[in-house]
Amino acid sequence: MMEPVAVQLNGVSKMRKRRVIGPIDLTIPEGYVIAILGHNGSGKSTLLNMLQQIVLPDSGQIIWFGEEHNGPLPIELRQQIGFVADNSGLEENQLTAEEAVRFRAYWYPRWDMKLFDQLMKEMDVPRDVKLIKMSKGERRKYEIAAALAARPRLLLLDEPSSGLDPFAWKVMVEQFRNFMAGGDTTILIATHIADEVKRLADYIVLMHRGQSLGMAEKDSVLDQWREVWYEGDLRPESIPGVVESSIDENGLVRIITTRVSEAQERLELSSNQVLKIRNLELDEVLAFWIAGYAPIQWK
Ligand SMILES: Nc1ncnc2c1ncn2[C@@H]1O[C@H](COP(=O)(O)OP(=O)(O)OP(=O)(O)O)[C@@H](O)[C@H]1O
Repeated sequence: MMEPVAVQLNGVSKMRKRRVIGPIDLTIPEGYVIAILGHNGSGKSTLLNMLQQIVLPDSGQIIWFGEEHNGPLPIELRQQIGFVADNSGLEENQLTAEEAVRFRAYWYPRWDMKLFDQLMKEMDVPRDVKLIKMSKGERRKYEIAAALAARPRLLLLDEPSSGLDPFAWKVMVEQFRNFMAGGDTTILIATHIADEVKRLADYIVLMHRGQSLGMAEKDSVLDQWREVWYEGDLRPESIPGVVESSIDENGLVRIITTRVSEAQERLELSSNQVLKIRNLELDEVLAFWIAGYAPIQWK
């Protein structure tokens, strides 16, 4: 079945001094949360910036909701794209939250003041302090509340958890979930902390050294990988889906497999005893993905 597409990238690339970003081919489905994961400098911010044409690609094609644009985006489209940058902009620094959102309410046709009020209250952000005087975390909460209140069709968040304490981030994740339940927004979250988006993301895009290693469904990614310990004489190489193995001094064998049910079957058939099975953490899976063991990809 064809799902509606929010953004499509075809061979998009950008030359940077130290590395080339791309060419990136990606199809972002509409109405989901997509985590863009990757180490520092892997190209996440550049990708988000190209999605708003703040950074113009050197080559390739980007299509937003079926429209192609080369160069700055038209106002009607910019009004549908929300962005929270890694560093807050300067324009609103001297304003209080109260004052700043009056401008935003004017600029965004779908502005939802009720939602803004509710988010600010729930996250306990002061409204009468100049934005420049806010703590890093308060400022970040304001930026995210204001981005959500614009009710964008596409929301781009660059390291949204930075500056937030773990509790605040947990509250924020709940807010994102509530928000997603009520609409058709597509959210792209760029982060290097896999754990933080684990509960939030529907899909994962992995960036590495400027390249996109593809996009996969989070649940299926986590589902494929298991660490298994067994006792017996079966050689790890003969077990389905094994990507890593070791044997300790007592003869206990540890394998990591992407095909756990077949592996288990094989072990049982040859009377080897499985002692323990563990799911891999997301960042462990990402390390294997980077090493070339790509999961089954979306599309
Ligand atoms: N404005 C710029 N001019 C020149 N090079 C840049 C610019 N912005 C980024 N780069 C380079 O492009 C590469 C990708 O950077 P980018 O900021 O997109 O990565 P990132 O994944 O967002 O990293 P981080 O997690 O550190 O924010 C890096 O090598 C960086 O040095």
